Amino acid sequence: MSSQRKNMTLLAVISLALGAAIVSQAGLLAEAVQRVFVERASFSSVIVLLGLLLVVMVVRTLLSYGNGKIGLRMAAAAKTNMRAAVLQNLTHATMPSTLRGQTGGKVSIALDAVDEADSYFSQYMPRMMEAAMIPILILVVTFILHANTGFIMLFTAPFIPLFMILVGLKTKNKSEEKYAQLAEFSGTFLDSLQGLVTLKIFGRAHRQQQEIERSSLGYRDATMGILKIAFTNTFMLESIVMLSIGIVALELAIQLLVFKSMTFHTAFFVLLLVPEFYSLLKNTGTAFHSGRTSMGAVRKVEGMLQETTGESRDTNGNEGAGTSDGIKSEIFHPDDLSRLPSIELDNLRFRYAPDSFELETGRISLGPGEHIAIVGKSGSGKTTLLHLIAGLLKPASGTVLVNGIPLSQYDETAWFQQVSYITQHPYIFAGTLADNIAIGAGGNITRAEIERAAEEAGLAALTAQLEHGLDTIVGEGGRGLSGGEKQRLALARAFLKRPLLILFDEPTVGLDLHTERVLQRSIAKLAKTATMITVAHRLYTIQQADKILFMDNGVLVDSGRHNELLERLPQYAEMVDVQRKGGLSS
Ligand SMILES: Nc1ncnc2c1ncn2[C@@H]1O[C@H](COP(=O)(O)OP(=O)(O)OP(=O)(O)O)[C@@H](O)[C@H]1O
Repeated sequence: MSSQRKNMTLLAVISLALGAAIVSQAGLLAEAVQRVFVERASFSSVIVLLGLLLVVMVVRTLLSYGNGKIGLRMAAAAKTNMRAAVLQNLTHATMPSTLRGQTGGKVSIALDAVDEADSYFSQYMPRMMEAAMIPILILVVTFILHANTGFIMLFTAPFIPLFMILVGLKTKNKSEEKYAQLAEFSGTFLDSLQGLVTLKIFGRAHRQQQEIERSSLGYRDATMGILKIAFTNTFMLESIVMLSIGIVALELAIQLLVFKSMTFHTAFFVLLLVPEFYSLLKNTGTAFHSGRTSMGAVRKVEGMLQETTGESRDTNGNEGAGTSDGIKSEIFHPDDLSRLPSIELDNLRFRYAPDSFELETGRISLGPGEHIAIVGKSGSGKTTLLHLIAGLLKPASGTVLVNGIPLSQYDETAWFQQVSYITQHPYIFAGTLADNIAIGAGGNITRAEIERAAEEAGLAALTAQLEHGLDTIVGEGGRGLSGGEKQRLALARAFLKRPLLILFDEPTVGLDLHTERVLQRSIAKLAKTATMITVAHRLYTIQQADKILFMDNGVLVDSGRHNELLERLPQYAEMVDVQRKGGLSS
C-alpha cells in the first residue's frame, strides 16, 4: 500500500510537470508561428526558439512515458497482490468452501478477473491524475489570456464528465454481469469436460452442449452490450469535443477578424491549448470506461475473497482454526507431536449448514498406537468424523484433544506433518509416479527412498511392468491408474512420511484378493508405528480393531471391541450380520 501511495505522489508530480510542458509547448509554438509568419523574422532569429520547442516536446514525451510506466508498475504490483490474496485464500479456505462452487469459475476469477484489473491502474489512475491537474492549469492560463474562451470551456467541459458518469453507471452493472457470465461459462465448460464420460453414458452430452452454448451466448451478449456502450460513448464524446472546439474557434475568429480585439499570438496560443484541454477530458472518459470495466472484475475478486474469508468462521460465529474451546492462541508444540498421539473427542458437535445433518460424539478417548475402526451405515457421518479428527473441519462446539492439548493450539503445518490421510480416491497430480510419491515427503528425498516407499506400498509389481517404471507420467494427461493402484500410491506417500497418525478411508468397492492382501499388509506395516483411524467397511478390519466407533445417523452411539459391541448393541450385530451375508453371497 505504501509503495502504491508513493507511486500516486509520483504520478501527481509528473502530471503537473506534464501540464507545464503542454502549456509551454503551445506558448512556444504560437511565438514561433507569430515570428515566422506574422513578423517575417529570419530563420536564424527563431532557431533558439525552435530548439527550445524541441526540448519541451521531448520532455513532454518523456513525462507521458513516465506516467504510463508508473501506471504499469502500479498495475503489476496490484495484480501480484490480488493474485497472492486469491491464492492465499484458496489454500487457506475451509474444506466445505473449497468443495463449494465451480472450479472453472474460481480459475476464471483468479486468472481473467485479476488480469482485467490491469487497466484500472495502468490507464484509469494515470489519466484521472492527469485530468485532476492539467485541465485546471490550461483553464487558468486560458482565463489569463482570453476570459471568453475560458468561459466557453468552463461551460462545455462539465458535459464530458456528466456523460462519463451516466455511461459509467451503465457499464458498471454490465461489466459485473459480464464477469458473472464468464465465471458461469468457465464453470459449466470445465464441469462438462470433467464429467464428459458420465454425460455420454446418460445421453446428456447434447443437452450439456446446449447448456454450454447458452452460457457462451450469455457471455457474448454481455460483452457485446459493453462494447455497444463503449462505441456510443466514444461517438458522443467525440461529438461534444468537436462542437466545443468549433465554438471556441468561431469565437476567436470573430474576436480576431471582426472586432480585432486580440492579437494573432494570443488567439493562436489559445487555439492550441483548447484541443489539448478537450482531448485530456476525452481520454479521461475512455479511461473512466475501462476503469469501470476493471472495477467489475475487481469487485468479483473481492467478492470471492470475502466469501472464503466468511467461510472460515464456523457456525457459532467463531473465527477459523477451532477456537470453539475459547482459547485463541496458536501454540507450537513440536515435542507433543513427537510421540504416538492419543486422541480425545470431547463432546464434538458439527453441522455443514443450519438445519442439516448434525454430528455429535459425546466423550471418548482413543489411546496412542491404537487401531480404531469407525463403522456405520452410509451417510451416518463416518467421513465427517474422520475430517473433524484430522482438523479438516472445525467443530461448532467441543474439542479434539491430541495428547491432552486442543488440536486448535497446534501449528497447522506441524500437525499435518504427522498425519497421513489415505482417501478412497487419492488425488494424482500430472507428473511421474516418482513425483507423485515424493509429495509425501516434506524436504529433499533421494531416489532410493522413493523406490523403497513404492516397494513397501506394494507398487513394485506395477512399476516393473511399465517401460519407464517410476518415471511413467500419470495423472491428468498421463497414464491412468486403477483404484487399488491409486491407494497404493497414497500408501507410498505415507511410507515416505512415516506419520504418527494414519487416517484411512477403506475402499468400499471390492478389490481382488491379491490387491487387497498387498494393501492390508502394507497398511499393517505402516500402522505398527502409528495411531490409525480407519473408516472401515471390511469385516476383517473391523474385527482386528482395538476399538470400534459405531455411528448412527450422526451420533457416535457406542464404542468398544468387536465382541463387546456384538453382545450389547443390536444394531451393530445386525450390521455385522449383513456384512457376513454380503461376504458369503459375493
Ligand atoms: N460438504 C458437505 N456439505 C453438506 N453436507 C454434507 C457434506 N458432506 C457430507 N454431507 C452430509 O453429511 C452426512 C454424512 O456424510 P459422511 O460422508 O460423513 O457419511 P459417511 O458415513 O462417511 O458415508 P459413506 O459411508 O457413504 O461414505 C451425509 O448426510 C452427507 O449428505
